[in-house]
Amino acid sequence: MTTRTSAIEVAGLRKAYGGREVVAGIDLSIPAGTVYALLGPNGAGKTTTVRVLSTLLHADAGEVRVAGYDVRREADQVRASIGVTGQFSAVDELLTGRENLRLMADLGHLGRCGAQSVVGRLLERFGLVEAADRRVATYSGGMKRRLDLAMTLVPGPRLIFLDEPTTGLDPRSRRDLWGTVRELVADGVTVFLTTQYLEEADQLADRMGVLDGGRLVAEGTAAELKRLVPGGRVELQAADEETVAELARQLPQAIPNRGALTVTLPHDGSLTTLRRLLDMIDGLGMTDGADRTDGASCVHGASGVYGADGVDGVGRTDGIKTGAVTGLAVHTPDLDDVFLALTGRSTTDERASEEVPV
Ligand SMILES: Nc1ncnc2c1ncn2[C@@H]1O[C@H](COP(=O)(O)OP(=O)(O)OP(=O)(O)O)[C@@H](O)[C@H]1O
Repeated sequence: MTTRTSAIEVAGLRKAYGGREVVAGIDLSIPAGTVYALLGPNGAGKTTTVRVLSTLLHADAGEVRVAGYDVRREADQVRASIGVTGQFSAVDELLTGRENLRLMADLGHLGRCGAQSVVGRLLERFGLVEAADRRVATYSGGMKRRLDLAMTLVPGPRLIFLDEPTTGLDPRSRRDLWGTVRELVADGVTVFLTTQYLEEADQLADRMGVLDGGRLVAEGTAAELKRLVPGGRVELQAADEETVAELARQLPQAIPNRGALTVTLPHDGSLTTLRRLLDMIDGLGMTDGADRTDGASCVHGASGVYGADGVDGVGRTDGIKTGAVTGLAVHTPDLDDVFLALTGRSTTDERASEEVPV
């Protein structure tokens, strides 16, 4: 087992403006090579945190180490190790894409050959080869954002800060950028991302923190955060009313719906509980030795169905016959539910959904 080095270590970070604390004691520990998303409503303190971590702003208190260096005492080393893409693009619209990249390479003293090869590689990677010699003023929003990110990558940073990287982009451009971020991560780059888009965090982040009023009110993987809020459930689809009645009798806490031929059970989102439920259903059929479709795949989301072939072969004890349970859907709270529960606010973004493999 390899030990992962830490890319970002923050302890007790505080920052106030005019006596009002906007970052009120944050602790973070982010392993290298991972994606961390800082979520939060407007004014939560996300940008302030990024500015401190990227040496652009001094904290009032706290210890912050980035790429192994102290942001205050070793700011130059931190700057040499990171890339920052802010909410507002750093590209020069009067220059071409190639010229913008070349400028970054010159600032980084890459030398003529080095610059040429880096610029060429980045233009290719970001799908900007054809547009390379056009003025950036003619680029679409998505192209500008890709160029901005490409410019950040010219010096080859191992850690990048993306402050709301897809704000204002259309869904397709957003997905394209997510693809690019995933490629960077596959190359071992650490990504610290702030976003108001829950789906973005869900798609990209290994772990995320929810910031509200300058405090981290929750931290974990998307699945862990979703487990924090109640509302998860499993819905069994039955073949007929008798099965509904029998399932409701056999399974604790089951709520039958005879009209829809379903039985709903509370579910905490964990695989262990789901497995226990499946075993219970399986157990109902043990007396006549009916076979169960083992390894049935679980596909779910807001309305996904578990076991497209049916959780077949659920046999019978008292009235449950083979094949009487025809499907199983797992509903977990989405990140929007989590966000609402934790911050008292919803987001305007599309709702996120998660697939839980069994
Ligand atoms: N230079 C400043 N002077 C005074 N107040 C500031 C300054 N910069 C930020 N603030 C305030 O600090 C709070 C946190 O701002 P910050 O930009 O960090 O939030 P955010 O979570 O990034 O929000 P957004 O999503 O809107 O960018 C806000 O209330 C903001 O008005």
